[in-house]
Amino acid sequence: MRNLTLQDIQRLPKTDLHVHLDGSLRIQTILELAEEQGVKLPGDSIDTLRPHVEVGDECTSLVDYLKAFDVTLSVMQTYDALVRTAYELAVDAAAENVRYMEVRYSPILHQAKGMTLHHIVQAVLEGLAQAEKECAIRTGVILCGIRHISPELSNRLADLTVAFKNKGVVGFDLAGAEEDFPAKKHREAFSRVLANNINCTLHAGEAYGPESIHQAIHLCGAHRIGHGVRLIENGDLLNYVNDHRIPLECCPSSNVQTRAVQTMADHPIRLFYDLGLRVTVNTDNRMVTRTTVSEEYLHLHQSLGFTLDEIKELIIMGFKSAFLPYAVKRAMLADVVSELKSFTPGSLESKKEQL
Ligand SMILES: O=c1[nH]cnc2c1ncn2[C@@H]1O[C@H](CO)[C@@H](O)[C@H]1O
Ligand SMILES: [Zn+2]
Repeated sequence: MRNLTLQDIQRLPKTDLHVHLDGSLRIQTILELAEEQGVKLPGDSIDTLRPHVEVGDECTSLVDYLKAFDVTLSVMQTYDALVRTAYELAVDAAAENVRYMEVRYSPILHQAKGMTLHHIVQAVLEGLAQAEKECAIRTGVILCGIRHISPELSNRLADLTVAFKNKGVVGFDLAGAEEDFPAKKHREAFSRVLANNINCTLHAGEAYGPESIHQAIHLCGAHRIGHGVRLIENGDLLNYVNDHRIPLECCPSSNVQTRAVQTMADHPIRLFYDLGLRVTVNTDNRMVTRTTVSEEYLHLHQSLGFTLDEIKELIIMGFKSAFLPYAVKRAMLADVVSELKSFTPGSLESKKEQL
């Protein structure tokens, strides 16, 4: 079979279950928001700002990667900025046929100008709802506790997640610097969320070893794992994750940048897939990593030999792993499966010519 092109992959229906709002802005929007708000940026044009908000190849670690968020967060402290950035993220994702997206962020990081946590959640829901009206995309929100801030703030974010249950917030996460900040310190937050029958996922096994994944699953009750690349170091835990069908939210390019893996060709997603694990393909941060869901699939095709049929299977695993009510998910999955069955690669133009 001939090689897939980016355009082929863009035409496929897809999910993005792991995408941070504050890492997925348009650079031009950051410039405009800074101008409106009188915020000083480290660059005043797309070219001069780019090195401060895209990590590129020089990134050395997760902690280094996270520096870009200081810039993005400086312009994300108003209601309107959150509406706009959430709206634009969903519009951009819909443009590459992402049909279902779960957007994550930590409301606690948007309080510098005094917005209340409730307003911060409402603003993002408003922006996403606007995009849903205009585009063929459905969205949900995941709120993040931050490992390197405090467990007490995670508890407040857990309570906020509970307050917005069935109102657009579909899950709770733990993000931030992983090494030296164990998930077990945030157990209380997860027990509050779980006690309210809400889904949770944790970043784990990205910048720390399998113990981190073990804590996420067994102490915090993770229903999915963000990244999980270092699961490869513990076969016993890997079998458990496989047996319990715990989805991994893989973000291949981000993992190369944070040095969780050396190169794309070394990414364990190939092994995980071959062993039957439920793996999903995600962007992590569309701007900071400078990627799209389609480009992530293209990397898997080109560097790890994923065929079209395998990509279709990854796509189905993405929809299966959504934090959606089962009946809704089943209906969405039925539509996607029939669309995938009739999909053939090749541009629409060349198909018209063949007729
Ligand atoms: O790959 C990642 N690993 C861990 N934390 C991350 C990653 N990407 C972003 N954030 C963190 O999550 C916060 C809320 O969206 C961001 O502000 C950033 O600190
Ligand atoms: Zn992430």
